[in-house]
Amino acid sequence: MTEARRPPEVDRAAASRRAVAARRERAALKRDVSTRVITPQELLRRALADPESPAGAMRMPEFLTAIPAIGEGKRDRILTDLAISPVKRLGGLGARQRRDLMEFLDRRWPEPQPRAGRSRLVVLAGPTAVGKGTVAAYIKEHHPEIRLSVSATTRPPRPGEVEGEHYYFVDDAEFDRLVESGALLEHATVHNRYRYGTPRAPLEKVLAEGGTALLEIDLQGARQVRAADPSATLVFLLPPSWDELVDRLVGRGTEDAEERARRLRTARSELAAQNEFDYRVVNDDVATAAEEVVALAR
Ligand SMILES: Nc1nc2c(ncn2[C@@H]2O[C@H](COP(=O)(O)OP(=O)(O)O)[C@@H](O)[C@H]2O)c(=O)[nH]1
Ligand SMILES: Nc1ncnc2c1ncn2[C@@H]1O[C@H](COP(=O)(O)OP(=O)(O)O)[C@@H](O)[C@H]1O
Repeated sequence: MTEARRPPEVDRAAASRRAVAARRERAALKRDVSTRVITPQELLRRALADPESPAGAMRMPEFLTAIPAIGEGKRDRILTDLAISPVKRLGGLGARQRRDLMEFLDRRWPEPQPRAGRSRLVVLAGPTAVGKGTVAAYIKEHHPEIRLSVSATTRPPRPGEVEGEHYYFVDDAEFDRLVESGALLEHATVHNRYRYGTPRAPLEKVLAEGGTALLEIDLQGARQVRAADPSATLVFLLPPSWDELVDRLVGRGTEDAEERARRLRTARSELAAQNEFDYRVVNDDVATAAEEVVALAR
């Protein structure tokens, strides 16, 4: 059947399927903003770049209430202050409205700015299952000159893990001794279970020789490194979207449903800490993300 002769109910069914898909895409985008996987400014930039995209089709009230800390009352005040009608779509904003909205967002939720003069001590952190281990493994394989720190942990080795290569596997008493003797630059209990820590001596050696050291550690550890060495380079790895983060966690298949739910709650609070970092890198494609981290490490 040709396009012209298709009965109207077929067109209507197709249109309704498209409307459902568009609503779903807008809901996913709102989730990305509310979980801080993307900044409101990023969503606005996407809408302005392509007014026909799901971001461009989003109405102002939907957009504003997706931003953490904006409820319905604040939303209406903001619309009045910016003199933007609630029926406006992001893609249809006029030049003045775009500028005023962007300035408002920058004032209220400044995006993190790279900090100059960073050292060669590089920390890679980010929410669970974003791909920290995968990106770190890629860097280790393709850029062996960047030395990946080997942590001590009380977690038992998994099949195939090699002592001294993946971790130093120690018991609780030995971990206590490492902490008490000051042998660890930082240490933390991760996911409420096992303890992990970064041995200080190998790091100091790499840095003293002018090398670059990469630490793949959790957020608590990243904060301790920042406190110990304010010039450390802190890189936050972001997923391309919240839904993709959930898919990666499920796809990895290493946690049961209850543990996954717990980790996703932690992930939300970790994403809220991304402004403490010097740089943010989106892990869409592993090689691209890894090369970005390497470029920052240099
Ligand atoms: N603070 C801190 N966290 C670490 C250290 N080593 C690894 N981690 C974190 O511990 C978590 C668990 O790592 P791992 O046991 O390899 O399990 P998986 O990431 O769930 O496969 C990850 O989030 C790592 O970033 C460390 O030395 N210090
Ligand atoms: N860029 C990517 N694209 C698709 N899948 C990825 C990507 N990076 C990592 N993954 C997958 O996501 C899952 C979580 O990655 P992992 O490195 O274990 O995360 P983390 O160390 O941050 O907990 C793994 O199954 C991994 O293969």
